Amino acid sequence: MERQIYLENTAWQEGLALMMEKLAGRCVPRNESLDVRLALHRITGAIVRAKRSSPHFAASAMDGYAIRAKDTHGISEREPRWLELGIQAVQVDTGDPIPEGMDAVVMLEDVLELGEVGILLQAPVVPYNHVRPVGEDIVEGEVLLPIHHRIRPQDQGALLAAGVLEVEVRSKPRVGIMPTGDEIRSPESTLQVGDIVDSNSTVLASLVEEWGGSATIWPITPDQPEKLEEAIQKMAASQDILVIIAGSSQGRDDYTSQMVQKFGTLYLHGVAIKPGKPVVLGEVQGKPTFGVPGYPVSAYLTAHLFLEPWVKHLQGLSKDSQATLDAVISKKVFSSLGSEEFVRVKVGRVGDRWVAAPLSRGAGVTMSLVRADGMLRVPRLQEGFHEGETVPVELLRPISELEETLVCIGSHDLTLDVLSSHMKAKGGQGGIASAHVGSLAGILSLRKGEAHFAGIHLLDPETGEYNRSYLQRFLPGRDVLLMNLVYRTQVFIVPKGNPMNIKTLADLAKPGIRFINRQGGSGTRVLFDYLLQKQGLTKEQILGYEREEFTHLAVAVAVASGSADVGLGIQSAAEALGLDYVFVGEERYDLAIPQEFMREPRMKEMISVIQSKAFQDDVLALGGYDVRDTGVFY
Ligand SMILES: Nc1nc2c(c(=O)[nH]1)N[C@H]1C(S)=C(S)[C@@H](COP(=O)(O)OP(=O)(O)OC[C@H]3O[C@@H](n4cnc5c(N)ncnc54)[C@H](O)[C@@H]3O)O[C@H]1N2
Ligand code: MOO
Repeated sequence: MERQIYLENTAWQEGLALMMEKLAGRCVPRNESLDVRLALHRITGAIVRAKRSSPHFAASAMDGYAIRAKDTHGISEREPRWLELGIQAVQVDTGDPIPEGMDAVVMLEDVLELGEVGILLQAPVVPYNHVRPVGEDIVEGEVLLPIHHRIRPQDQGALLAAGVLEVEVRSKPRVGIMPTGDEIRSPESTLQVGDIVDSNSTVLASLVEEWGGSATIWPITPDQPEKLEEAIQKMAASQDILVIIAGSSQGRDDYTSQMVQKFGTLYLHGVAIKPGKPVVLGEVQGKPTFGVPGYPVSAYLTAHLFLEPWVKHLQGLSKDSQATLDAVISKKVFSSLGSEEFVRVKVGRVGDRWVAAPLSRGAGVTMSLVRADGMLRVPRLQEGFHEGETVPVELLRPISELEETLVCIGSHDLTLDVLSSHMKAKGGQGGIASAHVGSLAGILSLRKGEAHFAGIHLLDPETGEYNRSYLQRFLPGRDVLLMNLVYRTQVFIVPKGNPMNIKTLADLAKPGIRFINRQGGSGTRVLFDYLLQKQGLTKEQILGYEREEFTHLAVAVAVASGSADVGLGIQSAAEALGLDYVFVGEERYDLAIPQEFMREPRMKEMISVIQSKAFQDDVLALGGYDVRDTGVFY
C-alpha cells in the first residue's frame, strides 16, 4: 500500500462542517417505540401528547367531607350549621372521587364538631374548595413533551399519569469502536515490553454512552491491511458510525486513511489542532467514519470535537456549549503558531479571581485529563499566553466543586495527595488542586495572589534554617504564616541493590555516574547545590547536572527506568517505586499560608484534617516522614 506523507492543516471547525455538509442529509435520526419505564435519558423523537386527563375524575385534595357548597350559604361563626352525614356530607380521604352531586370538600380540621349524625360548620365553603377537577394536571390531547427532549424521571411520571405507556424515542446511534495495532493488548493481559493496554476503546465507548449512543468495542485488529479491511467492512454493515483507533498518522503501519479511501470517501486527513492533528474524517458505506489518533489525550479530544456532534446529530441534537469562566493563567503557555492547542488546566478561586494552572501537555499523559478542571484553547494564530493574562477556560468540573478547591502552588510532596483525599473523605467536594513548580515559584505565586498556600522546603545556606528567610525576602511586609506539614527524609535514590555502590555525595562525582537533577528553584535543588558547595564540588563534576525533572516521583522514575543512576529526592518517592536509597538528611516541609486565607472555611477544614491523627497515620505509612510538628504554626 502506498504511504501517504501529507497531512492537511485545516481548522477543525471547517473539517467538521465539511463532513456535516457531505453526510448530514443522508445520515438522519431513526425512531423506535419504547416502554416509558425504560425511557430515562432517551430523546423524544416526536411530540408526545396525553392519552387521558389527570385526574380523570374529580378528586378530593384533602382528608375531610365532601359537601354541596350551596348547603353552606349564610353560615357564619354566629350561625353555625349542621350538615347531615350520608346525605349532605360524605367522609372522603385525599384522592377519593367526589361523590355524585357533591362539589366541595371541607378539611377535617375545619369541622367545628363531629356529631353522631352530622358535622357542624361555622364558615361557608365555595364550590370546588379542595377539589381537584378533571384535567387539573393534564388534559387529554395536551402536549406533554416536545420533540428532542431528554426524558427525566418527572417526565416519566407525567407520561404514565397521562396514559402514555410507549413513547417514540430516537434510536441510539450505534457506534463501532475498533482498536488497532500490533502492540495493543486487552486490559487483562500481562504486558511485555512494547505492549500497550487498550484504554482508548473504553474511554471512547463511555463517552459515546454519555452522549446517548450505543457503543460496541470491536476485537483488537492487528496492523495488517487484510485484517483491517475485513473488520471495517463488518463494522460498516452493522453500525451507524465507525471509529478506528490509531494508525491515523504516517508511520509504516498507519493504514486508516487508505482504508477509508478504499471503501468510501476520505474527506480530510489532518486538522490544525494539538493534540489530535492526524485525525481522519470520511465515510464508509455512507457511515460517518473517524480515524482517531492513538495517543489517549488525542483520542479523547478528537472524539469530543468530531464524534460527539455526530452522535448528537443522529439523535436530532446539537452539541451543548461548554460552560466557561475567565481565569488568570499562572504561568506562561507557549504554543506554536498554526495549530489550535488544547491545554488542560487546574482551576481554583483565589480571593476574588479564578486562577488556571496548566498541566502536562503530552498527548500520552492521560492523568492530565483526570486532573484537569478545565480546558484552555490557544488560538491557531497565537503563540500562547503570557503569565497573568486573563483567558477563557472551558470547565470540565462543576463550578461548585471548584469554588471549594484550595489552590496549592509550590514544591511537590506526596502527602498533599493524601491530604486532598482526606478532605474529600470528610465530604468536602473540593480538595486541593496542586501545581508542582518548586518552592520558590510557589512563593512567587503567593506574591501574585494565585494560590491559597504554597508547599515549601527552602534551606537558607547562610543560617541552615528553613523557609522563614525566603518569605521575608520575597514577600516583605506580607503577613504569611508558616505551618509544618512534615519533616521528610531526603535520600539519594538508587536502583534496587545499589549497583553503583553510592554511599556519599562524593560518589556522585565518580566517572560514569549519571545524575538526574531537579529544576532550579525547587527546594531539593537548593539543597543539592548547598551540599555540593559544602563538599567543595562543582556542577561540572556531576554528569547529568543539567538534566532536570519537576517532581520527586519523576526523579525516581528516571532511576527505576535506568536512564539515571542516582537522583536526590524524598524517601517516600524511592519507596513508592521499590527503589533503594541512601540517607542524606532531614528537611522541613512547611505550608506558607497568607493570613487573609486563614478565614476561609475550606482552609480551616484543611488545617483540622492536617492536625488529625487519621491523616498523620496515613503519612507515616508512606515511609520517610516525621509528624512531630505536623499542624504546628511557627
Ligand atoms: N513522523 C510523524 N510521526 C508522528 C506524527 C507525524 O505527524 N509525523 N504525528 C504524531 C501525532 S501528533 C500523533 S497523535 C500520533 C498518532 O498516531 P497514530 O494514530 O498513528 O497511532 P499509533 O502510532 O498507532 O499510536 C500512537 C500511540 O497511541 C497508543 N495507542 C494506540 N491505540 C491505543 C489504544 N487503543 N489505547 C491506548 N493507547 C493506544 C500507541 O500504542 C502509541 O503509543 O502519531 C505521531 N507520530
Ligand atoms: O496530534 Mo498528536 O495528538 O499532537 O500528539
